[in-house]
Amino acid sequence: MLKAHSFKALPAYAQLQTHFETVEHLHLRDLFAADPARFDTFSLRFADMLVDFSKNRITKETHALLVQLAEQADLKDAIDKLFSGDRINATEDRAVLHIALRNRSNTPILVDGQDVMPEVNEVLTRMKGFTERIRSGEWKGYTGKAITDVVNIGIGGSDLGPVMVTEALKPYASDSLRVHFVSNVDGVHIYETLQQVNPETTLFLIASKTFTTQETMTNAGTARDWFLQHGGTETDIARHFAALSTNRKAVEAFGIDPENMFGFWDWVGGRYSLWSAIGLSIALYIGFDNFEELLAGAHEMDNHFRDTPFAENIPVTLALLGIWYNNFFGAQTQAILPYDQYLHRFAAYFQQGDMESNGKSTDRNGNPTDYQTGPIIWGEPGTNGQHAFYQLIHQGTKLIPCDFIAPAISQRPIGNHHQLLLSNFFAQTEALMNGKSAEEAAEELRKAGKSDEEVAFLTPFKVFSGNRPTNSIMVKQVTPRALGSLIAMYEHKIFVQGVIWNIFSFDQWGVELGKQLANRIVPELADDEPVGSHDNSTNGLINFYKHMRKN
Ligand SMILES: O=P(O)(O)OC[C@H]1O[C@H](O)[C@H](O)[C@@H](O)[C@@H]1O
Repeated sequence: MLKAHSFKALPAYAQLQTHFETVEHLHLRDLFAADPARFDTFSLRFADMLVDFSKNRITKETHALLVQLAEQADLKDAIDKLFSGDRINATEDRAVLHIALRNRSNTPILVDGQDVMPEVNEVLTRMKGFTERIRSGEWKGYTGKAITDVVNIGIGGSDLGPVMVTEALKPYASDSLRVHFVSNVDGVHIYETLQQVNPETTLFLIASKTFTTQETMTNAGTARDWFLQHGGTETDIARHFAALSTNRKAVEAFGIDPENMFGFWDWVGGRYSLWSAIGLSIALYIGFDNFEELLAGAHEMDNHFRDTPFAENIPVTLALLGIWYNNFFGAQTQAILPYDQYLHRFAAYFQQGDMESNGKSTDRNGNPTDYQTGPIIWGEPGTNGQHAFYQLIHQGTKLIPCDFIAPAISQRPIGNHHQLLLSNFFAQTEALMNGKSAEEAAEELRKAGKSDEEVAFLTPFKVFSGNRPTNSIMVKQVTPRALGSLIAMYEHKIFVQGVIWNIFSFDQWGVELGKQLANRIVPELADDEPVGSHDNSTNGLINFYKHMRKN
């Protein structure tokens, strides 16, 4: 169990509040001018990764106070508990052990006195064998042909991770195996996917921790019906359906051969499950060796996180900076901006990772928080984002801390594309930091031949206040190993913030109410009778729908 505390009663919180008043008006431009070694002071290295956090509105004192905040929140104890299988997910009475799934050192990790590693290794071994049989073509479909398409049916944590990672690591994929992902209960999603595949050569992975999720079970049923209508028989299902789940009974009830079930455990949170059997689509797509590299990269980051003093600890540093903007500057959001097209689902992945973990307003004592917790996470890959929403980041009224992420080496070196891409990556954080003063703007206009009148009119619109904070995170290349480290880095950042905010990061009660109400509405939609059991608006909407579909 994590110790509870009162976030705002931590002594460093009050000190940071006072300190904030001295920092709030400092401009990054001046901070850089005053300290030629600012980059060295505020950047961290890990393997082939560089995290430059010097373009943040902090001084050495800010950093020191933030580290104290972490210490006073007993972060050390929380990290020990995370890594030792303590039941830190108290409201679900579960341990939180995604770190065990990638524990390549294979040191024992105990839950209730029982080492979980043998089970973890056993599932990995089965995944490896299965992956190799599918990829080599040894595994045959019901007409004797090799598998060419894998359709992962899952949603939330049983979809977003595999989608993001298979997209990110496309250059490592086998040419002979395609992956598809069906998540939405909107029939359009499964329809469009089934259009692209052949039942003789398709493997469906039904990915659901609980094996009860409405969307996934509905899509899985539709896939099975389609398979049976297109030549497959009940006995052929064993060659074409596998389950990734913790719920053996429900898997069997669905009719999937237990031989084709890859299990995991209640101590794997859905949004932390890509390292488990839920990652089978990843392993099939990029090969098991590459999947192991992904695990190894995450394990390296786990070790860094567990063993590095807070001041040099990358996830801790990112978490503290986030708290600085969230709780002192009043920033509402955090942008994640990868300058790598293959990482185009990275921000979407961490929307669940972060917002489902820390979007909470009840603290660990059961009291409402009187401070802000998890930020809104959003982002698109550069340079597309630049042509969409960067206007607001540069000149809008909102403070938006941004993480810029880029590889030094492109997976697809073509002409000078990567240099152009990276020139934007470097220029954006420089522009956000420096801005452009009225004098500079006016000078530029004059040089462009504008009249005095035009200069006077246009200058205010051409001013950039700057002082907009960014982190720049560079890796050598987005290899499976580097990606594993990057994902684990953000996972631990989220954990640290949850610990300090005194909330429970590993439950998700907030997704239940909508599900409950939808289940109540489903039978009401079966006939055309008007409903009157809801509030006026909901009745009106349902009745409009019934009217429209009938006429
Ligand atoms: O894997 P499943 O049990 O099907 O759950 C899928 C998703 O369901 C809910 O939306 C939960 O809030 C998510 O955390 C979970 O990832």
